[in-house]
Amino acid sequence: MLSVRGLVKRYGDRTVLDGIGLDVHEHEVVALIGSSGSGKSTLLRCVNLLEELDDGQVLLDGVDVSDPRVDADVARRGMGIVFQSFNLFPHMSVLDNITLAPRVVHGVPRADAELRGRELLARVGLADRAGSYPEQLSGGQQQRVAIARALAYAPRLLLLDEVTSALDPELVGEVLQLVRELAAQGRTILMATHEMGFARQVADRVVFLDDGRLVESGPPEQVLGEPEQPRTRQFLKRIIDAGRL
Ligand SMILES: Nc1ncnc2c1ncn2[C@@H]1O[C@H](COP(=O)(O)OP(=O)(O)OP(=O)(O)O)[C@@H](O)[C@H]1O
Repeated sequence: MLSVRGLVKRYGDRTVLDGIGLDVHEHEVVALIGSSGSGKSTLLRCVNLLEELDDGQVLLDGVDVSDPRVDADVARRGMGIVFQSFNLFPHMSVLDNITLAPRVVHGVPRADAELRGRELLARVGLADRAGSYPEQLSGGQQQRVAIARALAYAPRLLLLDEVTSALDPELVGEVLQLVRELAAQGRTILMATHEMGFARQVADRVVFLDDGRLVESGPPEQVLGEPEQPRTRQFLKRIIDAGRL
């Protein structure tokens, strides 16, 4: 479904992604792991066409959506993205947060957008919070709203960027449980995560990035259990030493 080919991204003279090639198949859950600064978020932002590529391509269902002639807004409708810091509009109700883009950007009538918005809120376990404002919700609830918002266009691909990093530890579980449910429903997910245990449980494939390069990719039991590459082993040693595997 998603095919990233030879992706290069630079900031100034710093190469942040250096020739990334990655395929994500329909119904697959792929976890991106790697040290802070290895390029995980940048890769998700490039896939979502939030960044200009310096080289390479992003293909969605065989269509080169990174081609400048393709309307990025249309291409983006096939993908939902959730950021680590929720990015909800503080002055809008939960329901308005979810329905804003469908209504304003895509002209969906308010009644239809709200019907769909309420369905999505029910799906993330927040049916009774449609009229609440973000500040009235816990971080975990806000992140579940952000996930509902990302599902608004029934995206074929869900991009999750460290969706639990900004949460208090006791709120991490509820968001991971929601991601687990989405994975069990057969959604196609590409997610950056620091939660190794979660990656091991939920991902079909784990991809290790180091300094902008894709070093190793394979089933979680291989990459996290018997890594082939020395750099993956070093990374995992640090994780194990920190007690986070
Ligand atoms: N807008 C930007 N301008 C300049 N440099 C950037 C920008 N965004 C990211 N970078 C740099 O690109 C590199 C990769 O960053 P990125 O956020 O993709 O890493 P990451 O693996 O997601 O890290 P983390 O796990 O801490 O979120 C870092 O060195 C970062 O400082």
